[in-house]
Amino acid sequence: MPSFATNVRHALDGIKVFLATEKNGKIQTVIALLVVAAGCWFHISAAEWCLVLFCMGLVISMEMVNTAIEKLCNHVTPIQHPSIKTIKDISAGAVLFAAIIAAITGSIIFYKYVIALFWPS
Ligand SMILES: Nc1ncnc2c1ncn2[C@@H]1O[C@H](COP(=O)(O)OP(=O)(O)OP(=O)(O)O)[C@@H](O)[C@H]1O
Repeated sequence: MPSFATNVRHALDGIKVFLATEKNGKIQTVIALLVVAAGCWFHISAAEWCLVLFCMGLVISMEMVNTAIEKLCNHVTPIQHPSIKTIKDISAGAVLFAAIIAAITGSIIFYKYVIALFWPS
């Protein structure tokens, strides 16, 4: 049975491959870093950090699972098939759903900081 350290190494390999090879992974990582920079700049509260970090983790994790499902589908069959279409579409839909929730959450959190920056009372 592989040790815990071995399992962690394999998981880190997965993260490395995802970040090195997936365009969407790179884009989402850049967005996540910009959001972290904005959070530091605006000194958002601890509760707001929790929500921001949760949403970032949710979107990137969903993208990683979506990538894994796409690769599995492509490995199983290169042929066009309605079932593969349904699987890939639902998987992509999960990423979109998480991204919309993250965008709404981010807007609610950062709205008041941006307003205060441009129109200080
Ligand atoms: N083998 C297939 N059979 C039927 N439909 C497919 C198949 N492969 C892809 N599709 C359709 O094409 C869409 C795009 O699939 P694709 O594998 O290119 O993923 P993608 O969304 O372009 O992601 P990425 O750009 O990360 O590869 C799927 O959501 C699905 O609707």
